[in-house]
Formats: sequence, C-alpha cells, structure tokens
Amino acid sequence: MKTFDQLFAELSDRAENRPEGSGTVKALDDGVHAQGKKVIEEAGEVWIAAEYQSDEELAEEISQLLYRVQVLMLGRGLSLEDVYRYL
Ligand SMILES: N=c1c2ncn([C@@H]3O[C@H](COP(=O)(O)OP(=O)(O)OP(=O)(O)O)[C@@H](O)[C@H]3O)c2ncn1[C@@H]1O[C@H](COP(=O)(O)O)[C@@H](O)[C@H]1O
Repeated sequence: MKTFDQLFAELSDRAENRPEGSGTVKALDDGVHAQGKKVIEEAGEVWIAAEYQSDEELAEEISQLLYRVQVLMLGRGLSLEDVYRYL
C-alpha cells in the first residue's frame, strides 16, 4: 500500500537513477505526447469502469490514472507542490 506522495517519490527516483527494466523510465523516454495519450486512455477506462464495472475494477483503473498523471508531471518537470498549491 502506498500513497500518492510515496508513488511520486518512487517515480522521481526512477527518473533520476533509470534502473534497468523500469516501465516508468520507458514511459518518460516516450515523451510528453505519449504520456498525455496514456492519461486520456486511462481516464476513459476510469469513466467506463465507473459506469459498468465493479468497485474493485474502478479502483484499479483510478490507480492507473494516478500513475499516468504522475508520469506526465515528471515528463514536464512538475513537482507535487506545483500542483498542490491549486488544491
Ligand atoms: N502504479 C504503477 C502503474 N500503474 C499502471 N502502470 C503501467 O500501466 C500499465 C497499465 O496500463 P495500460 O492499460 O496502458 O496497459 P497496457 O496497454 O497493457 O500496457 P502498456 O503496454 O501500455 O505498458 C501497466 O501494465 C503498467 O505498465 C504502472 N506501472 C508502474 N506502477 C508503479 O510504479 C512504480 C515504478 O514502476 P517501474 O518503473 O515499472 O519500476 C512501481 O511501484 C509500480 O507499482
């Protein structure tokens, strides 16, 4: 179990240290265009799950959307603080 902040710290570490086999490193190398498409794709899956799937499936899709949003944030060089100041 991890929080949004803990996941962001983990992904930041992946970006910095670029470990072999990391999907995050590949997603970052794919660039902002691909990262944005993944956000849209996962957002669509969240919508569908909310309408037609179980709570568990919806929760999983939401976790993937949060992951893809964080990858995009890192791709653009945004910090958590950059976003949190608008909450
Ligand atoms: N939380 C996630 C996470 N959520 C989603 N995903 C990725 O997103 C995929 C699911 O999204 P898709 O529906 O696009 O799946 P897909 O089209 O079958 O997969 P792709 O071929 O597009 O990758 C998963 O297979 C993962 O590749 C994640 N990948 C990693 N994490 C976490 O991020 C951390 C770092 O991961 P690595 O960089 O892989 O070490 C770890 O704690 C992971 O648990």
